Amino acid sequence: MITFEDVVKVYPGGATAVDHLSLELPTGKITVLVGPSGCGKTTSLRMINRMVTPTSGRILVDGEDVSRQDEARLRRGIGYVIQHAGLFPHRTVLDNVATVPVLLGKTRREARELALGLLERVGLSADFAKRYPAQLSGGQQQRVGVARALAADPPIMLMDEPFSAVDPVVRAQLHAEFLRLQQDLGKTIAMVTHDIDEAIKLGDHVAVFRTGGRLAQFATPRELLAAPADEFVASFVGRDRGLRSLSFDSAAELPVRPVEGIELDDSGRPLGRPGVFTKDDTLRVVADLVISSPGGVAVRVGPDGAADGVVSHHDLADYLASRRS
Ligand SMILES: Nc1ncnc2c1ncn2[C@@H]1O[C@H](COP(=O)(O)OP(=O)(O)OP(=O)(O)O)[C@@H](O)[C@H]1O
Repeated sequence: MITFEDVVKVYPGGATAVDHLSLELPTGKITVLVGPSGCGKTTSLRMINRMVTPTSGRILVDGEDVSRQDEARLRRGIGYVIQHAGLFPHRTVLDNVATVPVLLGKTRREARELALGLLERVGLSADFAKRYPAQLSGGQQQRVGVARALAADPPIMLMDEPFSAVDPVVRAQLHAEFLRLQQDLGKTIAMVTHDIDEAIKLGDHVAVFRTGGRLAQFATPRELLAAPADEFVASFVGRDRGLRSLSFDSAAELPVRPVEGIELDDSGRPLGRPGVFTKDDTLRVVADLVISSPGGVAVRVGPDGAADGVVSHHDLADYLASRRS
């Protein structure tokens, strides 16, 4: 766990960058720090690994004050990933990842084997290992940056806008891969972004900052959408939060009607292309289907693809209303 205890940072000659921040980032979870430009997100992140020193207050990692720890030892346990990956331009991809393990005492051979394995985990085949960073796309460079940060197997990862330098399609891919990786690794992650959608998608918890370095709300994405603490958070979170909050609700309990009026093939699969969903989908998927399908209905299918129920937009509205009461 990473704990901020009443932390203040005032830069020399500057305004207050972080104002009395108290926050707990749970072990093994992703906590996203989000807010408008200049609200102190990066400063907060960098105080964790002592790249920035607080003016007052304390930061603890697993109960130990970071300011009392040996700086080199502290940083070995904390991976750091930044926007544009920050790779060494004159080293190959493989050596970018293998450098830290060598510094930690592994032989070159061990380090290279480890690096190859990590590159594979972030979705880069061995073909990329011999290239130089400039010969990679932005998204590939970000992957190398993540592999490099993981090379020392640190329990904590600090990530500063790690996915912002790539286009939306690549970003969505990186998000999915990142969440899959984190499911396996269970690192304690602090991530900075200015993108609330990214925060809601990736965060187990989200800390919303307001200008002046003050914490506006610390909550799960679901709570943030359902109950923003004030006007600032509500407007920062955005307008369609009711619809977006449905993406945290499973469609498993949604009642369905018997299948009628839908053309099926011999195996009971819907013919044509009606909107179909499964019990594993979210209510947001169902809402989108009933809104966009011409007949205003969505068809639920089982694991074999056979239709086992239909839902109209009235059914969905009734279900949402019944949950509220
Ligand atoms: N080294 C520094 N010296 C003086 N002021 C600084 C320094 N670094 C940051 N600041 C100021 O501290 C405040 C917080 O900056 P910080 O980079 O932490 O914000 P941020 O939320 O990460 O912003 P962004 O999203 O734009 O990166 C800003 O007003 C910034 O100008």
